[in-house]
Order: sequence, then structure tokens, then C-alpha cells
Amino acid sequence: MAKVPIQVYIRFRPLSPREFDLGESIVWNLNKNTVSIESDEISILTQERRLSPNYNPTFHFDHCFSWEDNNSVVYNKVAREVVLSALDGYNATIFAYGQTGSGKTFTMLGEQEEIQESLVLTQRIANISDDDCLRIKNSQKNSPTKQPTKLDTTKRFEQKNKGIIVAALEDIFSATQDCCDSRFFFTCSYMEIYNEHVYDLLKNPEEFTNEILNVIEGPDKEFFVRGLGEQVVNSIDEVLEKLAKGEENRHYAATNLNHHSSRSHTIFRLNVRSLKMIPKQKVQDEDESFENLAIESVLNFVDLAGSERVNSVQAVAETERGRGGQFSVISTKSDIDKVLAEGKNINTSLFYLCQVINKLSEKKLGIIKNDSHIPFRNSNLTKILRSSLGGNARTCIICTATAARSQFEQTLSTLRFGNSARSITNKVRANIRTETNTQLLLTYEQDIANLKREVELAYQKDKLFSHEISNVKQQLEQKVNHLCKKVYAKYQPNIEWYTIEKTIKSWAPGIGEVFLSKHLYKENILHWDNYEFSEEGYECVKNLKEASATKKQLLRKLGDLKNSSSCLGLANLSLQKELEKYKTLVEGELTEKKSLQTELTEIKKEIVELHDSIDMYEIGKGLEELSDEKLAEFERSILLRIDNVKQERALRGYTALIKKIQAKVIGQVDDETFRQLFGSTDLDWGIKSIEAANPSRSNLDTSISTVNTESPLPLSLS
Ligand SMILES: Nc1ncnc2c1ncn2[C@@H]1O[C@H](COP(=O)(O)OP(=O)(O)OP(=O)(O)O)[C@@H](O)[C@H]1O
Repeated sequence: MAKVPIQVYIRFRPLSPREFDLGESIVWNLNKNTVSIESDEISILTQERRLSPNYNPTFHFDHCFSWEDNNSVVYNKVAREVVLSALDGYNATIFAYGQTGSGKTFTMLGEQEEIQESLVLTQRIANISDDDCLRIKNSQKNSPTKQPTKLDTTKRFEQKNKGIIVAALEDIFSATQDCCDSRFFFTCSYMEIYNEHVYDLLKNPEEFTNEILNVIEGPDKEFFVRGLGEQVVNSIDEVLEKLAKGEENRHYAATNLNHHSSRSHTIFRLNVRSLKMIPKQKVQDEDESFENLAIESVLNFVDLAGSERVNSVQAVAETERGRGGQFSVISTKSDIDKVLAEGKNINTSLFYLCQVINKLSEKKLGIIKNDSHIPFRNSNLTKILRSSLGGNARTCIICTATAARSQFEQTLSTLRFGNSARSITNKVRANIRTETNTQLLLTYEQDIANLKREVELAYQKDKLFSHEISNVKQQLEQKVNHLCKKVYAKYQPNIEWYTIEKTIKSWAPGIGEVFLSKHLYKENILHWDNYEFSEEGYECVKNLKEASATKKQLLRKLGDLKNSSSCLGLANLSLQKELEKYKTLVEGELTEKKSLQTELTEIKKEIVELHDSIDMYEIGKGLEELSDEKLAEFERSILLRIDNVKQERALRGYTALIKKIQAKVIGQVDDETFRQLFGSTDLDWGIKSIEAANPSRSNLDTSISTVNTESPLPLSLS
């Protein structure tokens, strides 16, 4: 696992026509990797009290893009390599962060036709309130001239200044086309977070707005969005179609539900799965065999809401702190929620994203402890992006900004955000597994996806045909009615049936049969082949036949696949059980290991304590640190030990003497030696002298009783 820092870039957009008309000056000075304030501007900004005196910061980035750099330059420098590494199993996330109108969407999706009605743009600039905006919108809806125009989604991405998402998708699909040793399988999802609610942008508009999705923590501690559709895509056209559909939904929500796109976050996600067959190392005499490498990765493209809302909440918090109020910049969740609840324009998710980045950065710089809590759970955005912030993903952040003087504070705040994010490191590894069943599963997955699509198409065709069939039916009915009228007009009571039949058949071959079967013979079965239709009718019947044959075939195939996948499911279940068994075993071993480790730590601790006591006894080390009480205790223990040693020695002496007395008794010590020891050869005298030397009679008794009279006296004691 490699530690990879988050890459942070800054991109300045050109002055807008409005800024240009207002004669705005450029206050920022860009170099390759640094941004600082233009020296002429420092004193002016300080005088205007927009900059603290003596504050002249320089911000560092992985690269600075100026207003002259187009999207292709940005893509190649920032994203290309990271995006293509997804094909090798690396997760990647690319963010755009910046104030409203600074160029996030321009960077991510490319140069857009003006898709928002002018009101939204006006609102961005003039900061009109939501209620006023809704009122104006409603009045516009009633005005025939001001209806918002619907977006032509198909042409959205056919542009020369393509955004990062489009360029990345093109690169991914063209790289996989040229790759012949792997099979690729793609799915995509597109979600929007608006007011902390998560929506699936790839649903139909009514479903998309009715269904709010929940962000759930999975068993692997990763968060996922429950119910978010993952759509299978096989080509660049298909994926761009999905992207366009999502954009259309956003547009729908902005127009009909008053969602402000600049206040929502979007995450476009491409899941890449591939299977690569590689030759196994050949064992002698073995047939050439292959193993499967299953590679998985997730590519996230995140277009964040305008960051000015965060600045305003930070400002509220800072002002409150300055006044000694109840809130501080980094405060408790409930405090912050109170601040957030105060202004409905403030974006909770973005606020918590900044907080998470600040905390991660402080942790990396050692300002807060390594095990400090990072508040990922406070918002849906941070939950969804957890693996991209400090986790297993290569992450790039593109901060977008404007160099215009009027936006100085907003740009300063964006630059600060970028600098904090730069110190975060992610732990990156490729998601590659060697699998035996993968190929089979992947083939099934692919087949099921294809079939689903075909069935969907067949159903759509069915709908089409039912419309055409009803047309044909109508045609037939009309003709039959026409015939009926003619027959009845010509009908004479005396005419034979066969004459009527003949007449009808001669009038309209084929159609006449319908009349006969329906009206005369009361048989209600249509045998298409027997009738004549217009050319269009024949085409319809032919298509209908084909469609129903395909449908039957597909349904049969689907049935087969369901059977196979339930077999696989069973196999999977038994594997899972095995896995559970091993997990339990491993867990048991781990617990044992843990308790052994605890024991070892205890023993080590004891050894250290023993060494300390030995040092204290031997060289008096650490005595100075002891309290008076402890010192007295130590003294008592030393004296006690000295007493014990003395007693032991005395006992050993007595034992030796007693043995000698005993030896004398059994005749092993001669009188001369005995006399040297006790000053007399008399045995009683010896015993008395011992008693005199040791008043502790009990010790003596014990010593005498423990001496084995049978054993010969060791020479060393004599
Ligand atoms: N690098 C650029 N070059 C030329 N024009 C740009 C650039 N960046 C942004 N613009 C223009 O500035 C305007 C605002 O850009 P854009 O909509 O991308 O901002 P945004 O940050 O996504 O805003 P919001 O947060 O409201 O969605 C657009 O008209 C866009 O074409």
C-alpha cells in the first residue's frame, strides 16, 4: 500500500464580461506552483481593511492554471494518468471546488450552452433569495415569452472544449477498445446531493424527484447509497447518453422544483471491472493453463456546490467567537448544526467536507492527535467520499477561482482550502484479485446485462407494435365494416351462402376471410398469413413475428441464466460458510494471540520492575526519588532481609555443628577435632555450647531432627 498525497491544483478563469465591464483589476499573481497577491494590491487591500496588515501569503499547489489554459491542458496535467490508472485497479476521485461561477462545471463537463434560464444566472450574481426566485419563476411560467428552453442533451458533449469527465470517459473507452487480453465491464451511476438529500439522476424525472436515497454503512465499514441505480454501459455513446440524462434531470429539478444547481453536489461514478487471463507458471508436463486476474476500480467525478456558502457559515462562527458567543470555527456538531440551521442558503455537506479536510490536514501536520475523530458521519457527502479522503483512492482536487478584485475574499478562502487539502495523504493500492470463478461470473453478468437490455428493447418494440397492431386492426375493422355494408346492401334472401362467400372473396382477397370468420362462421381466430395487407401492414406483421420469436428466445435464455446463477448462488453460499468457519478459527487464534501478548507485556513489565528493584538494592539507584514513607518501607525491608540472611547463616552453622556432634555420636569425628570445635571432648558440653550460642531452642530442635543420622558426614563440613 503506497502513501500518495492528494494532488491539489488551482485554476483561474478569465474575467467574465460583467467583471470586464466593471473595470475589475486582477489581484493575484500566478507562477508555476505558487499564487500570491500582486505587490501593488497589498497596500490597497490593507487600506480597505480586506487584508490584515503585514499579511502577504504565498499558496503552494501541484500546478497553477491561468485563464489561458484550456480544458485539454488541465485534463492532461491533472487527470489523464490518474484516470487511466483505474484500468489497473486504482480508485480515483476528481473534485472541483470553488465559489459559484468560478468554473467548476466548465472544468468538469466542459463549455456549456447556456442551459439555465437567465433568472438562475441573475440569482447567482445578485444573490436573490429562494422565495423571490420562486415567485419570479412562477410569473415567468405564465409568461409565453419567458418559458425556459429544454436542453438538447444529445449535442451537449459534442464540443471542442470538453470537460474532464468527457475526456476521461473517451480515454477509458478508447484504451479498453485497444486492449485484447482483457474483458471490460462498465457500470455508471449519477447522483445529486441537494439539501442533504441524495437523488438518483439516472431515473426518470418523476421517480428521481420522489425517491430520496439513504446512505448506509456496509459490513466492510464503507458507505454506499442504497437504491442507487448502476447502469450498464458498453460504449462512450451509451455513457454520454447517461450523463446527458442526468443533466436533463438536474435541469428538470432546477426548473420545476426550484433546486438551485449551484447549491447541489453531483457525483458521476464509473465502475470499472475487468478480467484478464494470464498464463500460469507452467509446472513440468502440465498443460498450459491460465489464471484470472479480476481488477476493479471506481472513478468518481465530483462537481461541488458553490463554496461561498461555507465561507458565510465560517464567518458566522468566527464572528460569534469574536464576540465570545456560543460557536467556534471547529465546534461540536450540535453547535455547528445550529449555525447551519440559521441560514437556509448554507450547504451542510460542503461545510462538513471542509471540516473533514481541515481535521485530516491538522492530523497530518501533528496539530491534533493521530487518533483524533474525523467527522465523516456528519454529512452524506463526506460519508460517500470517505474512501477518497485519506482512504484507498488517488484523489485530485481542482480549485477554481477568479482573480477579480471584487472576489478577493472568496478566492483567498479557496486558496486556503486547497493548501489544507494538500497535506492529506491517501493509502493507495490496486484492487486486483486472482479468481477462478470470476470469468464465469463476469460472463454471466455481461450476458444478463445484455439480455436485460434486449428484453427492454423487445418490450419497447412491443409497445411500438401494439400501437401498429391497433392501427392494422382498425384498418381491418374499417374494411370489414365496409364489406358488411356492401354485402348487406346486395344481400337477397334467396342468395346461397357460397355466392356471398365468393362475392366477398372477390372483393377483397384475404380481408374477406376476416369477415367470413368473424361474422359468418363465428370463428374468432386471425391467421395473419391468410390475409392481404398494405405494404406497411405486412412489414408490421413480419416485425411482430420476429419480435415475439426473439422475446420467447430471450425469456428462455433468461430462465436458463437464472437457473445457472442460482447454482452459482448455492456454490457461493457453501463457500461463504467455509469462509465463516475459517474466520471463526482465525478469530479464535487472534484472541489467543492477543491474550498471550498481554501476558508477555505483563511479564516484561515485571522484569523491568525487578531490574529496578535489583538496581535499588545493589547500587541504591532511584533511592533519592522515594518518598519518606517509601524510604522507611525500603529500610524495613532491607533490615528484614539482613535479619533473614543472618538467621540463615546461623542455622547453616548450627546444622554443621549438629552434624559434627552427630558424627561424633556415630564415631566419625575424632576427639581431637571435636575438642578443637567445642573446647572439650565431652558431647554434652558441645550441645550446651550450641544452646548457649543460640537461644532459639526450636530452631536447634528442628535442625537436629532434620539431620539424617544414617548419612555419612560430607567431607566439606568436617
Ligand atoms: N476557464 C474558463 N474559460 C472560459 N470561461 C469560463 C472558464 N471557467 C468558467 N467559465 C465561464 O464562467 C461561467 C461560470 O462557470 P461555471 O458554470 O462552470 O461555474 P460553476 O463554478 O460551476 O458555478 P456553480 O457553482 O454555480 O455551478 C460560465 O459561463 C463559463 O462558461
